[in-house]
Amino acid sequence: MNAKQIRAAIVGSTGYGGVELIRLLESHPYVTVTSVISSSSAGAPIADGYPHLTEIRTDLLDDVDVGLIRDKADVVFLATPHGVSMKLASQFLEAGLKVIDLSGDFRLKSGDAYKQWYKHEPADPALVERAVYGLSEVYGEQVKTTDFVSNPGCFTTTSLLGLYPAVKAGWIDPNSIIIDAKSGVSGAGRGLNLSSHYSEINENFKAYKLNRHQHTPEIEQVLSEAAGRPVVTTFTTHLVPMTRGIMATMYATLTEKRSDAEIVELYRQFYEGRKFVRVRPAGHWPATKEVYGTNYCDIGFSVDERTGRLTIISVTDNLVKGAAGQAIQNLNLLMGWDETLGLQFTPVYP
Ligand SMILES: NC(=O)C1=CN([C@@H]2O[C@H](COP(=O)(O)OP(=O)(O)OC[C@H]3O[C@@H](n4cnc5c(N)ncnc54)[C@H](OP(=O)(O)O)[C@@H]3O)[C@@H](O)[C@H]2O)C=CC1
Ligand SMILES: CC(=O)N[C@@H](CCC(=O)OP(=O)(O)O)C(=O)O
Repeated sequence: MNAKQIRAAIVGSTGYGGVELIRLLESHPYVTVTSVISSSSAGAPIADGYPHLTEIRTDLLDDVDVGLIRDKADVVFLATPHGVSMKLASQFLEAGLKVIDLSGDFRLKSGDAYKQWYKHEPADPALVERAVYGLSEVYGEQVKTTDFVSNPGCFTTTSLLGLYPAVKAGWIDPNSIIIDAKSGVSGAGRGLNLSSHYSEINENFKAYKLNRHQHTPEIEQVLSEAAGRPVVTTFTTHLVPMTRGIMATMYATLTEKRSDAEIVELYRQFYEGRKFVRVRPAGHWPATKEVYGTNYCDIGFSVDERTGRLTIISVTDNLVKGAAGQAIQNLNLLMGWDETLGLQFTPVYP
């Protein structure tokens, strides 16, 4: 066993985020998944619910038993719904494990904002304060120093990576930003509900949660930090009849006249050395299939000289850079490893 080898447990391993963690960690050189956990199917083989894992994972699902998991793992991923993660994180931290939470429970620093947008009592403020917000390309240095990461939302990651450099540089008016985002249906998780039912989504395209999406305050929190003043945005989400992928099409007013080439250069400099953000050349706009199954976020631009507005197109795979992939990238950072370990895939195409 390599000295760097660590053991990982996944709570919520029967969900889409959890099963994506399993897929990605299978090829991580330093991580072994030693416990896959379920609150509803403990004792059953995980391959019963996910036959694609036949002969890849023959182990049985463990119960959510902190004492057991403490003995089996060094790090725990919480791929659990909001409201659940806040109850589990403190127990695992107290047991001495590193915790990476994929839910929204620790992302918002304001408890009032959490209550307003999630319609749920917020987590313990001391724990919220302790959690480092894991937008890897922006807060990677803080992630390196923590044992508790709050992984960003999928729409949030896609939108912020596309907006952050221009807001930070003061090249766009942050209060003029409009984000028009579209997600594949796996973004809603594996649970059954009417809006992700095949007949409701196939050959259909619909907007949802207008002006009340829970990622709005998360986006505004980071953009306010980048701008150095309070920022509000218009953020609209849509469901697209595809399985994976998010595209955020974003519009903002330029504070000064800029060319496509200048914008590309600003972003290339900001993301220099960060392999998972691919800044496209002027006139080239990314599509979701070009990042499918990978941890890439691809970004393209168009300056409209007529209106003085900048259009930014940002795409990710919601289950990878939007969830499990970024969670592993954050594990790599907090362990002091190369952030790309276990995540170097070529997109599945076509
Ligand atoms: N899907 C996506 O693209 C993204 C999801 N996220 C976030 O990641 C988290 C997981 O999402 P996703 O995998 O899509 O959701 P799923 O609904 O697919 O899976 C969630 C899993 O949580 C487990 N769970 C539910 N209640 C409990 C409980 N009380 N204790 C322990 N486990 C519980 C369930 O497994 P079991 O019944 O077996 O315990 C379930 O399989 C959520 O917080 C989500 O918001 C974040 C970014 C993107
Ligand atoms: C398609 C779809 O339904 N997507 C989810 C986002 C999933 C996610 O990242 O949500 P959390 O902030 O709860 O982690 C939504 O719009 O609510």
